[in-house]
Order: sequence, then C-alpha cells, then structure tokens
Amino acid sequence: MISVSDALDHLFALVRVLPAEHVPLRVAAGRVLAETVRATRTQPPFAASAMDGYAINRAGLRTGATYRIIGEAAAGHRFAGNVGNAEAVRIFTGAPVPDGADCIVIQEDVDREGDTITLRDNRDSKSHIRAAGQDFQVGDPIEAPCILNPSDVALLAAMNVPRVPVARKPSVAIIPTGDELVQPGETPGPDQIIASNSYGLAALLEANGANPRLLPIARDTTASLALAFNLAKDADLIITIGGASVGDHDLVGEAAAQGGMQQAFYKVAMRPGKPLMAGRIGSAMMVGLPGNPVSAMVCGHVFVVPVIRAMLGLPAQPAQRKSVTLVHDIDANGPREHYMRGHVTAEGLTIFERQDSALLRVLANANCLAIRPAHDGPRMQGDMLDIIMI
Ligand SMILES: Nc1nc2c(c(=O)[nH]1)N[C@H]1C(S)=C(S)[C@@H](COP(=O)(O)OP(=O)(O)OC[C@H]3O[C@@H](n4cnc5c(N)ncnc54)[C@H](O)[C@@H]3O)O[C@H]1N2
Ligand code: MOO
Repeated sequence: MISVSDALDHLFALVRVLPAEHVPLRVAAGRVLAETVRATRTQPPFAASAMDGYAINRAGLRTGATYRIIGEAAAGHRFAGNVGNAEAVRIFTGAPVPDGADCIVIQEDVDREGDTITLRDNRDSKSHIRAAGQDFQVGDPIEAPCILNPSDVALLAAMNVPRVPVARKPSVAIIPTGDELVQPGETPGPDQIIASNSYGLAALLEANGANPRLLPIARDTTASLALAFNLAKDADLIITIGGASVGDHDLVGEAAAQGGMQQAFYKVAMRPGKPLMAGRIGSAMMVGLPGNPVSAMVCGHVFVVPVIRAMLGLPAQPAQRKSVTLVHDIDANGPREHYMRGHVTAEGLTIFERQDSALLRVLANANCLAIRPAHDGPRMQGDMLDIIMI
C-alpha cells in the first residue's frame, strides 16, 4: 500500500494535458484558459467623461465664472471642435473629452440659462476624466492557465477577443460495475440496489470541468467488463466503480490487465478508498475506484478532481486544504489516513459519529472531509485539523 501523497504523484505522472480548442466568448466561463491572450485594443481608447456635465478648461475656473455652450459630446458621438476659454461643451458619461477641455463640471454644480452656464460654489473638485488606456492597453495579457470567471469574460469582451483558447474538456467514461446494480428509476430485484455513486461522480466531475459519460452497468464477468472497456476506449479518462477489492467477484483489475492496462499502483493507505488502482489503458488514463458509495465519492474529491484539473493544464496539486478548529474531542486514528465526513461552520468543525463508507446520507450532510494522518493521536476540542471542503 502506498500513501495518498505517493498515489497523487503517480496519478499526475499518468496525466496527459489536453490540447486547446477555441470557443466563443459566450461559452468561455468556467473553462480553463489554455494560452495567454492579449488585448487587441486600448480601453478606454480616448480620454472619456466619467459624468454628465460640461467639459471646460480649468484656467479661470472659479465660482461665478460663466461659459458659453458651443456644442455637445455624447457616448459614441464626439465634439469635433476645440474648447476655448469661457467655452463649454455639454458632455455625457462615456463621451470623448473634446480638445482643449481638461475638466468635467458635473451638471449639479452649474446654473444653466439658455446657452450659458455659471459655476456654483462648493463644487466637486475632481476632473471626472478617465485617461485613455487606464483600464488596459493593447497587448496587456490575461495569463494562462486560469479558470475563466464572469469578470474575465467581461474583460475578454472589452479586449475584443471573441474566441478564446481553452483546454478541451476531458472526456470521462464512468463504468459502474456489479450484478447488484440497477439504474435509478428501474425496479430493483430483491437482492439489488440502485447505482448511485456513478451519478454523484458524474456531477462532481462535470462541476470541475470534465465532460463525463455514464456507461451502462457492467456485470461481474470479465466479458462484460471487457465490453465496457471497449465502449470507453475513446475517453481521456476511464473510471470504473466497484469490483476493485479482493473478493471472488472483484474482476476489474483482471479485466483491465487483459485489456492491456499498465498498472501504476493498487491500494492506498487511506480510509475510505483503500482498493484504489490506476494506470493507462490504450490512449486513456484509468482510475479504478472502490464501490462503496462514500469511498468512490471521497476518492473523486481527493484524486479524480485534481487529475481533471491537471488534464486541463492547471497546476498538478492536491485538493486545497484549510485548517479549522475542532469543537469536540475525537479518538486516535488507525494506520490509514482517514478522510472523515464532517461539518464546518464559523464555530468550528464537527466530525460525524458514523463514518461507515456506505452511508450516503452522512456524506450528503457533510460539507467537508477532515483529514486525520495515519496513527494520529487523540485530538481535543480546540485542536486544529486540516479539511477539504466538499
Ligand atoms: N476481505 C476484504 N474485503 C474487503 C476489503 C479488504 O481489504 N479485504 N476492502 C473493503 C473496502 S475498504 C472496500 S472500499 C470495498 C470495496 O470493494 P469493491 O471496490 O470491490 O466494491 P464492490 O465490492 O463492488 O462494492 C462495494 C459496495 O459498494 C456497492 N456499490 C458498488 N458500486 C456501486 C454503485 N455504482 N452505486 C452504489 N453502490 C455501489 C456494492 O453494492 C457494495 O455494497 O471492499 C471491502 N471488502
Ligand atoms: O476503503 Mo473502503 O473505501 O474503507 O470503504
């Protein structure tokens, strides 16, 4: 058995980073920027008014000064002439500031009569001019890799980048295995249960940038598993669920080996998730997850999500941890690193009593996994513990 950290190193070594594809800006949010992109224009492209008011020259600016209005500048429509002494141009937010003007007096600070304005006292003293290029200049970068958020999409649009180079989404074939499984909505026989973690994993991986595909349930025969591997062979990542342990009907390792899988490791010193395996099979990476519903989901968070991120070109690193305060005492841990289901609030961390890896309701009530190192001693209320948010 290897450690979680060694297993992650093996997994990252199996990853092939996916090539870039160009997508329309409208669907770029949430995707990973694959190449640094640069602004194709300067913003604002001209000195622009930040307020509605009057563009004047500061020389001679004082309370009671009067100015003659010689024209208008609106957003999208500049005033072509020059603003001289004692002259003003009616201006609106976003309009180019006319030549000769160096200040916008907001309309609340003037009295207007016909084509003449008179400056009031207690005026706002700012110039209200946005300098050309103060947001960004031609050639300014957005550095790859990064996950594009809605603000990035707005910035890309302003930079006039209509198609964005993003990492292709990894296609992930998920193969549930087991004679006992039926799909949600079907009527299970007396000894059957509903396949659940395949759906949970598909949701988890989709939320993290993958393109998952749920394959039909493979039965506990090497022939059925071989068929499933064949259906999955075009995927970037093949994930099997169940059949990974040591029982007579746990045939995933055998079927994968028959299909040509080069195994990188089998079994990790963690709880839950011990019978994890990984390797490469054909052109795909393969991860064999344990079947227990919580084990599969925990391995999804601890291993598969970091693998997906690495495939997308993001840094190859473990799930992000943070340190929180325990609000109650807990017993010593055993010989395997334990990812315990818990709930964290502003008051601190509560670890749930029941940690059986079959309990999906406990997992659904959890918002974090609390990490206990192997052989960790008893912990007291007030101690700090690392968690992964889920
Ligand atoms: N003698 C030993 N027995 C077991 C060991 C061991 O070391 N020695 N390890 C245990 C651990 S730890 C785990 S985890 C399980 C994992 O076994 P498998 O990966 O072979 O999983 P299965 O036996 O196929 O299934 C386990 C359990 O999970 C249910 N299951 C499977 N797939 C799904 C699914 N898609 N949706 C919902 N539930 C699923 C299945 O019905 C079983 O109840 O092995 C222990 N045994
Ligand atoms: O490792 Mo198993 O995943 O404990 O339940």
